[in-house]
Amino acid sequence: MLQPKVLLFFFYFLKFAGFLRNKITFILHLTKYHPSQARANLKAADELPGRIGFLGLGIMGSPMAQNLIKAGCDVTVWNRTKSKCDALINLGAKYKPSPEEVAASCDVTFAMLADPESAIDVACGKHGAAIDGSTSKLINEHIKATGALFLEAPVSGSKKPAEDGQLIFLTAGDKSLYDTVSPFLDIMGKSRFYLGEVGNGAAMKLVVNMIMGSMMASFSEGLLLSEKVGLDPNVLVEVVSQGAISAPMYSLKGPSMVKSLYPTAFPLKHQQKDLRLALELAESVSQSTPIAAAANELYKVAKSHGLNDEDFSAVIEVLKAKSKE
Ligand SMILES: NC(=O)C1=CN([C@@H]2O[C@H](COP(=O)(O)OP(=O)(O)OC[C@H]3O[C@@H](n4cnc5c(N)ncnc54)[C@H](OP(=O)(O)O)[C@@H]3O)[C@@H](O)[C@H]2O)C=CC1
Ligand SMILES: O=CC(=O)O
Repeated sequence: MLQPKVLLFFFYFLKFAGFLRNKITFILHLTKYHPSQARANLKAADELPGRIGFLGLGIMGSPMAQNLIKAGCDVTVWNRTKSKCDALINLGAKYKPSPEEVAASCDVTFAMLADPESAIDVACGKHGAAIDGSTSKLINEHIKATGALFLEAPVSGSKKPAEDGQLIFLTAGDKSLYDTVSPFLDIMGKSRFYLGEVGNGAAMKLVVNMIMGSMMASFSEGLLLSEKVGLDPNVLVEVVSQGAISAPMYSLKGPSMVKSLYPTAFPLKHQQKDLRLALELAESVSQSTPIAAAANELYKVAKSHGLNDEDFSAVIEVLKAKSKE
């Protein structure tokens, strides 16, 4: 077994850990995404960005890794389904056949994986990058004990923000690692929050996505009701977009939803996973969340209707089916 220079683990969004070589320092903190500017700045600083590992090249991971490559970083990738590495390899990424080998050959490794189970598989499996722990806090302790560093960093923002380098990072854990890797976060995102102890990043993400899941369910009800009473749902989308309840999500997804189209940006199965985890979080502190619980039921039914891999806006289909019952 290779001795990893970097141990890492990723809870259910994105986390990373790094054992950074002393000689590598990151001088520049890029505040806005601009690949060519980022590249120029890195060169101007006369600093190699170090070896970056990236595990998990799904809807989010692939464009995030791509932005790092475009910014001039030396990126090594791995994905369970190897074919998803091809586009990145063509852009200049290196490939290693296991998470363990990526972590062993890189200074900092990022992962963007589906859920807690996949993160555990990747981190703790036979060729995983880390070897212990099933929760973020346990893993943090484990990684610290090895001498490596750990930061959790779930992201807010979907496929398009990932492509545009406009994600919002919700980080928690090792502050020195946060400071060190901030330039990478600034390549992939537009803002970042440091939230203190490990667990707080995940908690923030779950609260945000709990709100989002309920918003989408409520919006779906509104679209269908408007149509049923003879209004044009496209006009509803326009009215909503101009008022106090406007949200980019409604303007972006509303027109497609009216046409019963759900091009996947945020898979419905992941929205339901986040609601489930948010409800568990709420229960752990005896917080009542009846709206989120009702929304969760709708997403569960949507999954049973085979809508797992559709965009989460496809939850409207469940309400359509109910109104035909
Ligand atoms: N899409 C979005 O809008 C956003 C998603 N997120 C979160 O980010 C994470 C990733 O999302 P997204 O990219 O959309 O998801 P995808 O479903 O597109 O990608 C999931 C990734 O996890 C990998 N994976 C799944 N199961 C395993 C396993 N058992 N072992 C190893 N690898 C596995 C997949 O590999 P393979 O290719 O082999 O299937 C793939 O690389 C999720 O937790 C999601 O909730 C956060 C913000 C926005
Ligand atoms: O997790 C999804 C998002 O849009 O953020």
